Amino acid sequence: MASGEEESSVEEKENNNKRRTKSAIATAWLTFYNIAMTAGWLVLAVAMARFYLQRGTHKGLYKSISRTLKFFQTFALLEVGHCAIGMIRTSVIVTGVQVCSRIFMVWFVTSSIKQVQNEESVVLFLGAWTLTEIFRYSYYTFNLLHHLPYFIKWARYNLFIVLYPLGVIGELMTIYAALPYVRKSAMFSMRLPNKYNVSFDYYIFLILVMLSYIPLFPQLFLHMLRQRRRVLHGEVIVEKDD
Ligand SMILES: CCCCCCCCCCCCC/C=C/C(=O)SCCNC(=O)CCNC(=O)[C@H](O)C(C)(C)COP(=O)(O)OP(=O)(O)OC[C@H]1O[C@@H](n2cnc3c(N)ncnc32)[C@H](O)[C@@H]1OP(=O)(O)O
Repeated sequence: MASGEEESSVEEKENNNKRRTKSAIATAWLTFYNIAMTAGWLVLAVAMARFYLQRGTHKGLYKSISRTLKFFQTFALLEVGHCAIGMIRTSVIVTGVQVCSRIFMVWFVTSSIKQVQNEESVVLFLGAWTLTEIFRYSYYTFNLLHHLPYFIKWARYNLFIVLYPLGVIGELMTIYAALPYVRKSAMFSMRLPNKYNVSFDYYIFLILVMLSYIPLFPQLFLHMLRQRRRVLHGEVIVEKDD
């Protein structure tokens, strides 16, 4: 074989080895990440169930689990990075909107406005999130380990049909319940005149966030329906690049 061909085949072998190493590292990281996230959301589920069984009320439940919830929901920001670097083949925008909406709810609504923490709507979205994430992350884990129980796949791509709307209702009701407190306290807001010559009204911002669910939520839900058809019915879905 000519030396030029030898060199190109050696280079090709080296590139293949690099790709295999990168893929092995990505698989190892994602397996660890998904196991950790499955465990985290299971811990949250058990903590919420125990709280309710011991106290017989949801009052104080959010406060009892907020630190764990903040940690694991904020850790999910990594998933935007997974998509952005190509480790995960899915929409960066859809993942970004999903994760940002959750982190916004946790940090800038429920944890920042103590008066809404005991609303039933908080239990509604927490329950929807927790059930969803337990099946989602365990689906990814078993998928990576190539031992995927059908029940996990079924749950991953069917429960969202009910849990997504329930979670959104819970989130919107919680934001709505927060509005009077935000208006009265003018929290996170800046009124003119000020040295920055900028005004910001968090009350109006929250109303805009609620309105943004109208165009954004259907996009996420339709994305999941496309994923469902692809995974459960083998449909070939061509996702537009973003
Ligand atoms: C500044 C203020 C901002 C406010 C913004 C407001 C916006 C409001 C609008 C939005 C409102 C949303 C509110 C949310 C409510 C809830 O969540 S309620 C609970 C129910 N929720 C759900 O069911 C959604 C849960 N979330 C998800 O499913 C994801 O986050 C998703 C991005 C929405 C969809 O996931 P996606 O990855 O796109 O689809 P999949 O089919 O699961 O995966 C595609 C492929 O990618 C692989 N993959 C993905 N992640 C991983 C991973 N961690 N590890 C390994 N592999 C992964 C997956 O295996 C698939 O691979 P292939 O099968 O080979 O294609």
